[in-house]
Amino acid sequence: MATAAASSYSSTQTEARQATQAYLDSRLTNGGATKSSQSPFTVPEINIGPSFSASLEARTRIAAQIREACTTSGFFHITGHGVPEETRQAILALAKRFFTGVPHSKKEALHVKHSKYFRGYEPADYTYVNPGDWEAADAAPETKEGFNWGYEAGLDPTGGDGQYRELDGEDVNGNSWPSEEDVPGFYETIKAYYGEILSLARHLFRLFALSLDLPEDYFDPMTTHPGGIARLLYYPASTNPQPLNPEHKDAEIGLGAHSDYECFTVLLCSTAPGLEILSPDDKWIPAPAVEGSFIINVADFLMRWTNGVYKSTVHRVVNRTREERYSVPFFFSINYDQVVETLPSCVSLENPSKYPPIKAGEYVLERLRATVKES
Ligand SMILES: O=C(O)CCC(=O)C(=O)O
Ligand SMILES: [Fe+2]
Repeated sequence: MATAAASSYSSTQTEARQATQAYLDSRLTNGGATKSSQSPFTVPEINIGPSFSASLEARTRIAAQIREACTTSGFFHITGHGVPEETRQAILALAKRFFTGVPHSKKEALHVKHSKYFRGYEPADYTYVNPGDWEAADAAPETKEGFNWGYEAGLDPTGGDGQYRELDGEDVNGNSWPSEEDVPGFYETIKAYYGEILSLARHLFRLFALSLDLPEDYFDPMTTHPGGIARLLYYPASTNPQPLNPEHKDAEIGLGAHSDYECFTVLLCSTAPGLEILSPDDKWIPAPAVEGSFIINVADFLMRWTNGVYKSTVHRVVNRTREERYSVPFFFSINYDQVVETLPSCVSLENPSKYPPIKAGEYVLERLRATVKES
């Protein structure tokens, strides 16, 4: 396979940490890596409904829209995705029930500090997605709370291929769940939602393959037991809502400025706005609301894999409302044991590969480790 290069693989963990922090810093200090882009900043809405048809021509047309979004803002909305509204509402309602209804002691028992894969409950002010933030004297604590879980075969509508390994290659199930007694219906609600989103992500990835001038099934063998961390997130209502600040620092920050780590993210949000995206000319742009949509954004691993052709764009969350905000991001990765080198359609004599081969799980694990102060 063109992307497998196990023999030439070398550990690039330090490189991953340094390169991503440098990228983030460059975007946040007015020397933005994508600053020269002339494209107007938009978060387009793409109706992917026709991509479920048998017409390759229809799928190729949607793929072209995806390419346009991925090479400019790195963000787009999808509608026509086929995920039932009741499944979407059920997971948001579960998030509300978990964060506001479950006693603190029960949540603490599931604390991510007990998990080497960062699974479980994350209280406010525990992780910082922008590692630079906790070193800054004027750092604002992150107000979000989270509950994190990852892929397991029982959540995969295909049943998986039995080959799933954790981020570090271990043959274990890294997830931990609240008991049925403490949060009735928790696992079933997660399973229904996760199954829908995993299938949607695999479908989208076929469109991504077309969008990159690759055969439509190019990624399929790499997503048979894929990494797929997901989170329930809770952003408390603001007690002192402030309008969007054109400067980068805000007194109250839900989730600090960051780019995501994996291939792409499928994001579901409750009604309160809050997601803000850094435009190429260094302005925070509130993500537009599109009813019934998911927001899709390119993440760093795919940016790297595409040699920088697809943009992983910096974003953050600030709840500027008196309404609680909930969201459910799903971070789609390929099989964690897969080593990749730059996609063949993204290298040329003029644009040679900028990146050495890398193993998916190790890259993601290193990025996760970098978010905890104590590490
Ligand atoms: O909550 C949101 O809207 C975005 C969450 C996010 O960016 C993340 O978890 O990486
Ligand atoms: Fe994110």
